[in-house]
Amino acid sequence: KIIKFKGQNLPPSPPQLPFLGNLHQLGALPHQSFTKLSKKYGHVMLFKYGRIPFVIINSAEAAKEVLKVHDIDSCSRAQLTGTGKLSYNFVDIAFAPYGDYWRQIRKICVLELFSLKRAQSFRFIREEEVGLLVNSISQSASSGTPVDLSEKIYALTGSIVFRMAFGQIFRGSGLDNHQFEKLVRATESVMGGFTTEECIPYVGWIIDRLNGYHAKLEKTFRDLDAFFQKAIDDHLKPERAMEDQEDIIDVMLKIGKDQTKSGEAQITHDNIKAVLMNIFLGGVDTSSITVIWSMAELARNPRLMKKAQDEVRNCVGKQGRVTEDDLDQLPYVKMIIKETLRLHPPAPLLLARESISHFKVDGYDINPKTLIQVNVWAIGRDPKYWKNPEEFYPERFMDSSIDYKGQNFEFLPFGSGRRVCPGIYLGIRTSELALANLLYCFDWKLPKGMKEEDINMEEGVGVSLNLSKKTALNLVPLNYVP
Ligand code: HEM
Repeated sequence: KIIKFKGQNLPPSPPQLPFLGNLHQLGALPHQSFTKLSKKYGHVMLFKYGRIPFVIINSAEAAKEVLKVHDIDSCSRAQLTGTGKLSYNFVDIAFAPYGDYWRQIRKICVLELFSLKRAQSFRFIREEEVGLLVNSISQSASSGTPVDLSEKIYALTGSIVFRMAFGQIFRGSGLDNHQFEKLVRATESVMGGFTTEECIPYVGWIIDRLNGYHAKLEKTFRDLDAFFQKAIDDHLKPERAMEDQEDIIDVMLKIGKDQTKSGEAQITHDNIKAVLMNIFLGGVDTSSITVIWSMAELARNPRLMKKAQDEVRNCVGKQGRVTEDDLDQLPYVKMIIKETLRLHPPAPLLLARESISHFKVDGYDINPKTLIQVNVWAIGRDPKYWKNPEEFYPERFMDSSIDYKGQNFEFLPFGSGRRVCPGIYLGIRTSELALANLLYCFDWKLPKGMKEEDINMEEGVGVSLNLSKKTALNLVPLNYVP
C-alpha cells in the first residue's frame, strides 16, 4: 500500500496489483504508457514499481513546479544496486545523491570538464572523427550500396567520447574503442533499472539470483574497472607528459594532485572511474540517437532534406567539409536538431530524481523518498504547447526563443535545474557537426523498392533505456561533388 499521511492529497493512481503495484501497466515503452494513462488520471500521477513510489509528471506547468520551484526538494537520486556498484558507491555525478559530495564534484566537472573552453579544445577530435566517418561512407557511395547509418553514427559518437576521455593511448595496444563499445553496452544493460529485489522484497532476491543479475553485474564491473585502471596507469607513466593534448583522465589526475597539495577533499581514482562511466553512458548513445532520428526524419521528407542540403552547401561552398566554424551559419540544421529532440528526446523520462523533503505539485502532496520522472516525451508532443505536434516541422523554431537549456518547460530534452545535463554543448556540437557533414557530403536515396513512408519510425528502448529508433536506418549515399 502507498503510505498516506493523515489529511494528505496524493496524486491519482491507476489500480495496483498486490506486490507488483503498477509494474504490469508500464509496457515496453513506459513513456507511451504514461502518456495514455495521463489522459485518464491527470498530469501528475502516482505509481508503484513493486514497493517503490513513483510520481510521473506529464505537463510543462507541473514540470516547472518540480524542476524549478521545488528543485532543491527533489534533486536527489535513488540509491540502487546496479548504479551503486558501477558508480563506485555513488562517487560519480549522475547517480550521486544530493549533498556536499555531489555539489563539489559537479562544480569541479562543470568548471574543468564540461566548460566551453574544454569542449572547444576537443574540437579537432570531433572534426577528425566526422572526417573518418565521411571517408568510410564514401566507399559505399562509390559502389551504390546502402549503409547502416545507425551503426556508423554510434561508432562515430563512441570514438569521439573515447578519444576525449582516453586520448590516443589505446591506439595499437589491442584495447580499442570497438572492444570498449561492447563493454559500454554490457554496462548499460546492468545499469538500466531496478533489480527485482528492489521492487519486490524476498521473492525478488531469489529471481535476481536465478537470472544471474548479480553475477553479470560483478563481471561487468570487473571488466570496466580493469579497463579504466589500465587507462589511468598509462596516463601516469612519465613519457605521458610528452603528449601535448590533455584528455579527461589527464585533467582529473591533475585536479586530484592539486587538491592533495592544498589539503582539500581529493579526487581519487574511484572518482575518475565513476565520472568516466557517466561520460560514456551519458554521452555516446544520446548524441548518436539524435543524429539517427534526424536523418530518418529528413529521409522521409525530401523537401526538408533538400532545404537543409541547400543551406549547408550554399554556406560551405567548395570547402570539402563542414567545420565547427560553419555551424553558426546553419540555422536550419540547428532547427532540425531541436525538432528532433522535441519529438525524439533520447531520455524521454529524464533520469529519475528522488525527493528529499515534502512538497506539493499541482495541489498534490509528494512525500520524501518518492521517485519523480518527468515525461518530456509527452510534453514535447502536447497540443497545448505545440501546433500539429506530431508533425516534424523544424520551421516551428524559426524566430522563436525556445531552446533546450532548461528554461522552457515545454521543451526539456536535457532536463532542468540543478541536475540539468552538463554535456549540452558537447552533445549538440557533435550532433550538429555530424548531421551537417552527412548533408553536405552526400545525397541520400532509399534502398531499392522502398518508399519514404516505408521508413520504420517505431521507437525501441534499447539496453541503455534511451529512446532509440527500433530498427537500423539504412540509406544509400551518393557522393556529392561541390
Ligand atoms: C544529445 C545529447 C544528450 C542528451 C539528450 C542528454 C540528456 C541528459 C538528461 C535528460 C539528463 C538528466 C537530467 C535530469 O536529471 O534532469 C542528463 C544528465 C547527464 N548528462 Fe547528458 N545528455 C546528452 C549528452 C551528454 C554528454 C555528451 C555528456 C558528457 C560527455 C553528458 C553527461 C551527463 C551527465 C554527467 C549527467 C548527470 C548530471 C547530474 O546528475 O548532475 N550528457 N543528460
